[in-house]
Amino acid sequence: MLHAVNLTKKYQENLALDNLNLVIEPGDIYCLLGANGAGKSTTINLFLNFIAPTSGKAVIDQIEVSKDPQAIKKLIAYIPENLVLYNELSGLENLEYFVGLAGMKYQQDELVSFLQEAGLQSEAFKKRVKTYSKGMRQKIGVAMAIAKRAKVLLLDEPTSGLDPKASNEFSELLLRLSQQNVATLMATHDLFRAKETGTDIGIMKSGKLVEQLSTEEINHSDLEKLYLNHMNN
Ligand SMILES: Nc1ncnc2c1ncn2[C@@H]1O[C@H](COP(=O)(O)OP(=O)(O)OP(=O)(O)O)[C@@H](O)[C@H]1O
Repeated sequence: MLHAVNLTKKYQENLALDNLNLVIEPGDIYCLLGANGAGKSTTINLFLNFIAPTSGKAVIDQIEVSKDPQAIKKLIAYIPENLVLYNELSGLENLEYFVGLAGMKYQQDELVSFLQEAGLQSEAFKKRVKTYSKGMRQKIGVAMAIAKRAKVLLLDEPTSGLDPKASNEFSELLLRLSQQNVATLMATHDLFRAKETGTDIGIMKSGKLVEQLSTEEINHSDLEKLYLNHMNN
């Protein structure tokens, strides 16, 4: 579903992403780990077509991202670290607005069912988003992905700053979407969640993917050792 083919991004002399090759299948939850500046956001931003590759290509559902960004937009949902929502509108109104922007129209009861599916408590649906916790805001992002029937979820540190319960709830939502065959690519610093929730892990260093493994192959402690080993060498 997601392919990076010799994907490279250079800023002047800085190789932010160096010849990345990656395959993410429907249902996979691929977690990108790596220190600050390793190239995780660059990878996500290339799949989002926020930036153009210097060479190579990002491909989603067999469409090269930079060649047909409009088609790609329909396939993907993006949840950044801090989702931009209208604070004066309710969660339900935000969902209606953004889903409308994406060219879809739903009845109120359908929008409500998306919020329910995303795990937002019903008392919050009509409250202004400015009263929401970060975890609740992220659930609006998940509801948008559900409403869009996105095939691909791109996440850039979506759980940073979430408390463990909210983070756990978010992981459960990702697992549910994975069961519906959504392919997820997530940049994260959370080794624990990556191991718990991810199907695959990629460790990045200085723009290079230096390690790829299935989460089934490794336990928490060995993953931490492997990660630190890469960071220290
Ligand atoms: N717009 C830009 N202009 C110049 N250099 C950039 C730009 N965006 C990113 N970089 C550089 O590209 C490299 C990779 O950055 P990137 O943001 O992808 O790292 P990251 O792994 O997401 O880090 P973090 O964990 O801090 O989010 C870094 O050296 C960064 O300074």
